[in-house]
Amino acid sequence: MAMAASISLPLTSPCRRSLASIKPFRGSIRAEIFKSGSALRNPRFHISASSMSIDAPQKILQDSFLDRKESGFLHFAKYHGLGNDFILVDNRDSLEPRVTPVQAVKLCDRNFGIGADGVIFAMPGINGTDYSMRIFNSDGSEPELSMLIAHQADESDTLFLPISKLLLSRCVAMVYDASPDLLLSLIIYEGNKGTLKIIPGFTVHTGAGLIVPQIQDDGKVRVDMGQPILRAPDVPTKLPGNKDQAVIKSELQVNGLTWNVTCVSMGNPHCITFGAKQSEILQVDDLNLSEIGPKFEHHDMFPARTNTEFVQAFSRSHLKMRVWERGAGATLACGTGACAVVVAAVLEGRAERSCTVDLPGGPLEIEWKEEDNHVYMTGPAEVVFYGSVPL
Ligand SMILES: N[C@@H](CCC[C@H](N)C(=O)O)C(=O)O
Repeated sequence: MAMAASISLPLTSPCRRSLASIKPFRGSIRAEIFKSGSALRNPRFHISASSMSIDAPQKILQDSFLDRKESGFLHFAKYHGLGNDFILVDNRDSLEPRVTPVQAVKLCDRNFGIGADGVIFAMPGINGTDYSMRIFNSDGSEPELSMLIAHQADESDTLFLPISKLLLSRCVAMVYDASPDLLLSLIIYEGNKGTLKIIPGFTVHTGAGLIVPQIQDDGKVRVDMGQPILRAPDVPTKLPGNKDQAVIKSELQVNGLTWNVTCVSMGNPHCITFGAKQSEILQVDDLNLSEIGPKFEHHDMFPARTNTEFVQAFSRSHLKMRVWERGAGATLACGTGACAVVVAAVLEGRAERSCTVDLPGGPLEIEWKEEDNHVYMTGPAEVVFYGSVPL
C-alpha cells in the first residue's frame, strides 16, 4: 500500500497549522482546500525536499470530499485528543470495515502510513440503532470499546458515538461546534441530505448508556464516561479481588519487582500503579516504558491484555501519568486511562474525586462523581487533516 497522493485540509487555523507543519519529503502532495460545503477548490501543492509551489485552482468539485467513493481509495479524517490520534473512516455503507486489521497496521504506521494510534469506523446501526462503531488499535487488535452504539436521539439529530466514548465524543462535539457547515466530519455529515443537523447539548445513546458531551466556553468538551467496572472477572483480571471482588493495591510481579496495582475497566481494561513495593515514589519520567509496558500488557494475570498507567501523585488533586496502551504502545494521552487513574487513586485513598491528570500530551480534568458513580472527563479534541490513501 502506497502512502496518500492527496490530502484535504479545511480552511481553519488547524488547517493552516497542518500545512505549515508538513515536512518536506520526496514525492508530491495534492492538497484540496474546501470551504463552506459545496464549493471545493483544488489548488495544488507540490512539495519536494527542496521546494514548494502552489498552482492555480484547476476545477470546482460539486460533491463533498466525503461523497467521493473512488474505488481503491480510502477517504479519512484524522483527529486527536491531546495527541492520542485516530483515523476516522466513513464506513456507513457496510458492516464490514473498509480496511482489514493488517491494512490498519499499515495506515497507522508513522513512517510508512498516515500515522495514528488507531482506526475508527463509523458503521451502519445494528439492533435498531442508526450507527455502530468499531476501532482497530495500531497493532490491528480490536478493543472492547468497539461496537458502542449510537442511535438517533430524536428526529433532528443524527450522531454516532465515536469509538472510545472519550476521544470520539469529544471529536463529535468539537466538529459540531467548530465547523458544522464545512462538511468536515465523517461522523456527523449526512451525505444524502447535504446538511448537518445537530443540536447543542446533544445526547448520544450507546450500548454503554447515554452519553452527553457538552462543549464548554473554553472550547473543551466534557464527556460522561459512564461507571467504572471493578469486579475482577469483568475487568478482566485473574488477580484475586477483595470481598467486593475489586482488585485494589494488589501485588503483581513484573520485571523482578512487586508492583502495587489497582484494576479498573472503563469499558476496556486498565492496570494502574503508583509504584513498586520496594521503591521510592514513582518518578514517571524516569520509566523505560517500552521495556516495562509490554510486560504488563501481556502479563498472565490479564487474559484480554491490559492498558497500563504509571502514576505519580503531586497532591490529592493533581496526578501525572504515562500510559502504555494495549495494542498501541506508549501514547501521548488516553482518556479511559486518565479516568481509570482517578478511580484507582480514590480507591487507594490517594486523591479526591476531582483531579487534574497530566499526560504527555497535556492535562485532562477528571471527576468521579459520588452521586451517580459516573466518571466525567473534560479535555480537547481537534481535527488534524482530511485525506485519501490508495488501498
Ligand atoms: N488501546 C485501547 C483503546 C484506545 C483507548 C483510547 N486511546 C482512549 O483514549 O481511551 C485499548 O485497547 O483498550
